[in-house]
Amino acid sequence: MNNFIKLDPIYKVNGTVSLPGSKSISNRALLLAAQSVGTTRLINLLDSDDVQYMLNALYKLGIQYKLSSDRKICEIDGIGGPLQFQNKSSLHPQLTLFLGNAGTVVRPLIAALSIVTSQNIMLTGDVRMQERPIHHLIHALRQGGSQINYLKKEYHVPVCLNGGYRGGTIIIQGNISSQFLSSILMMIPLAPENTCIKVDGKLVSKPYIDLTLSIMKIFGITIQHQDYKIFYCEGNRLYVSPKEYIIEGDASSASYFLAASAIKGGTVKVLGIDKHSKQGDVYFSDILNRMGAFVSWGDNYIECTRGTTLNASIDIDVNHMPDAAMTLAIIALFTIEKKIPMILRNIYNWRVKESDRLYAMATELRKVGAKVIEGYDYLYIFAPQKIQSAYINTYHDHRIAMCFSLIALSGVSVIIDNPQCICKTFPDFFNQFFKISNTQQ
Ligand SMILES: O=C(O)C1=C[C@@H](OP(=O)(O)O)[C@@H](O)[C@H](O)C1
Ligand SMILES: C=C(OP(=O)(O)O)C(=O)O
Repeated sequence: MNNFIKLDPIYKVNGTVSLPGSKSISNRALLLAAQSVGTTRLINLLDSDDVQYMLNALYKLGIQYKLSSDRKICEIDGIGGPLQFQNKSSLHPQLTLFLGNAGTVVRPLIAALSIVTSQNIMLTGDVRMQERPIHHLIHALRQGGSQINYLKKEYHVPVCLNGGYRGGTIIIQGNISSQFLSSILMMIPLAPENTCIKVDGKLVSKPYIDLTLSIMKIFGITIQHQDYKIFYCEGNRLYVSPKEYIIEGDASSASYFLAASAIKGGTVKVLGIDKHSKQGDVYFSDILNRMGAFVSWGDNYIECTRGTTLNASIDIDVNHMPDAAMTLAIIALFTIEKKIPMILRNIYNWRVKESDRLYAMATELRKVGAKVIEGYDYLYIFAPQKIQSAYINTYHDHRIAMCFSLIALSGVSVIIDNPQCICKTFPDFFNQFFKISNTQQ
């Protein structure tokens, strides 16, 4: 059976999209609510694979929650302390947590389950997750006393967790994934002793650290830091439920719709994020503005309309928005300036996400006619005179499927392989995309 979706040429876009809840916020909020004192009602929870992995894991760890029939409201009873699993035998892992390819579940749960001893939990993921890095996280946790063993391949999941984290001064590398630091930050208030984290080297994807700190604050814990280099937190504290918490729309998911209007004309409004959003990817719309699109903000929405021209030949460091930056790579194809490339810099960590995104994006962009130079941590993208129809391989990567759907705005059709991969973060993506698309000439 064929497993692809064909998108016909789209001649106009127009309309309003209600964004699904943010993946990054949903998984952080679930984890903190589960460990809080009190019950939390989470509103606008994302219903997608990555969040389901967190929910399944919490269930297996004995956390009680109720989901509404549309799965967007979750009432979760906190246990008022660190997650734990009561083990009967220390000989074999008693609990196995399979967490797919969800970075925002695997990394935070490794840290969260590193406090309480004698647990013997095996934590693992799918084939790709078994290739994605975790060693900086494990190395830092071990400095604080965690007992963690690699079960298959050094530096990767599966791992066996036996608790043991106490606190102290720990050093963590920041240059591969901010999720390592976020995971430790969320865990340390519940550790028995105080922790001082020193970040070694450059810290990537910084806005996600701000996101972590702001959600921790909503659950009652404030952490001080010195310019993201040193973080200090007292141990033996408690998260306190805010009772109710409304999860913002997903700013990375918004990028596909805002880009569609910047490319094609018509006006698209995304509901669920605005200027006050906590997610770094909201600044994607500032870049659209810089390229010539008209962007306006209001209470709980961003709206975008194409300007007279779209000049996407920009040279930009996008380390602070690794996910939305993939959408920029597609916008590059639609620039009026064909001789000057779009240059996306400082994106080495694209290589260690759902796919090797530097390789995958370069390969698929070439299929539609672009000339692409793939560097170690950058891409040069020269727009083709005319975009070509192509069969796009998606490498099990939801963002490749979603951003290459925008090719249909060029007046040619596009075929997207394995379209179900969007379920990682946005199962309703194609329906929402068709809703704003007009295929009548
Ligand atoms: O903390 C988070 O919620 C995320 C951080 C980013 O990863 P890196 O920090 O690995 O770049 C981002 O790409 C991912 O989708 C979500
Ligand atoms: C990098 C991503 O996911 P993960 O949370 O698995 O790292 C992503 O959603 O683009």
